[in-house]
Amino acid sequence: MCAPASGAAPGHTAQAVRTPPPPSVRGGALTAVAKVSADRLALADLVAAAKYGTGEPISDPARERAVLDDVAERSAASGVDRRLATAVFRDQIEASKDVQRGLFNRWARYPSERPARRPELAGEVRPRLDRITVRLLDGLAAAGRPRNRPSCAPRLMAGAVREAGERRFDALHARGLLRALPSVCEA
Ligand SMILES: C=C(O[C@@H]1C=C(C(=O)O)C=C[C@H]1O)C(=O)O
Repeated sequence: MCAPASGAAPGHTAQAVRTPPPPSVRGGALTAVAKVSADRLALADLVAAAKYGTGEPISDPARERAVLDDVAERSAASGVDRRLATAVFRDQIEASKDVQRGLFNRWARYPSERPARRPELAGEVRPRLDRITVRLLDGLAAAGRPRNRPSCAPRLMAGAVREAGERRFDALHARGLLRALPSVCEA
């Protein structure tokens, strides 16, 4: 016998009431932050492919400075505290470099896994990273209240783990995603 859940509208079965919301809504603002961060991290593969075998270093302090300056400048318009925005993007950058290093090591060891194509860093990949900057700042602004709750870290981590699973991230990228997020939650 399938009784209606208490509080459900008459005629609605418990099953209908429990229908999960679509993935875009599920998990709320913190999961949305994890998703945008995963989008950014996935681009580390293209960055690494652009650099591998060219002698271009993984770490580019001038570019990092430009990214962080851009973030600081845009943070006010997005309604995000400048220090928070900068800290979150520092973590994004470190996570990207961790993944790039992991891929370089992998490609050195397993030549068959090397990328078939070398994308253009300045003209192709960095503009995509720049577009994600705006999305991540908007995501942080939307997560203003949940970021301050004690439940922030577990919810964010749960969202990140779910996201990594849905994208079939390997261990390198899953670790990278967790590395990208610690500054999101207020202590
Ligand atoms: C992504 C790159 O590699 C590194 C990571 C950066 C980032 O995540 O924004 C910026 C500069 C590099 O230190 C890049 O060179 O564009």
